[in-house]
Amino acid sequence: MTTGGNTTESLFDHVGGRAGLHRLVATWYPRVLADPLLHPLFGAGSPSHVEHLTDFLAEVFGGPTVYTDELGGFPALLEAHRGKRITEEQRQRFVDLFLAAADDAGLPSDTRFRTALLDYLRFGTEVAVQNSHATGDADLHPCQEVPRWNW
Ligand code: HEM
Repeated sequence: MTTGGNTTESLFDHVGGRAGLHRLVATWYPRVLADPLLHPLFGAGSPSHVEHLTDFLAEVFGGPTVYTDELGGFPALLEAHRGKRITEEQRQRFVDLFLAAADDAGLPSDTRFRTALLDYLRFGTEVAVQNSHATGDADLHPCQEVPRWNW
C-alpha cells in the first residue's frame, strides 16, 4: 500500500511489478519489429527478447535480480549490443516507441514516474549506443554493471 509522496516505493512496485513491465515490453516489441528504421537491427526478432528485457528492467527498477543471477547479467547485455553500430536516429526511435507503449500499456502517467522513465531510457540507450560502436574495451561506456535506478 502506497500513498502520494512515499519515497521508498521502488519504480518496480510503481509500475505494477513484473506484470506491468511485461505488458510494457510486450506492447513495445512488435512495434520495434515492424519499424523500418529498427528492422535492420532486430530482424525477425528473438523469442526470448521480451522476457529478457522484462527481467533486465525489473532489476534496474528495484525488483528481483533475475537478469544478473540467471540470464548472464551485464556481460550478456554488452554482448547483445556489441558491433550493432546503433545510430542516433535509431536510438531516438527506440525511446519514442517505448514512451508510446507506456501510454498504450496503461503504465502510470504521473509526472514523477514519466520523468524517471525518460531519464532512464536516455541513460540506457546512450550506454547501448556507445557500447554498440566500441571497437575495444577502452571505448566502452563506464557503466559496467546493471544499474539500479533511484527516483
Ligand atoms: C534502455 C536501453 C536498452 C536496454 C535496457 C536494452 C536491453 C537489451 C536486452 C536485455 C537485450 C537482450 C539480451 C539478452 O538476450 O540477454 C537486448 C538486445 C538487443 N538490443 Fe537492446 N537495450 C537497450 C537499448 C537498445 C537500443 C537503443 C537498440 C537499438 C536501437 C537496441 C538493440 C538491441 C538488439 C538489436 C538486440 C539483440 C537482438 C534481440 O535480442 O532481439 N537496444 N537489449
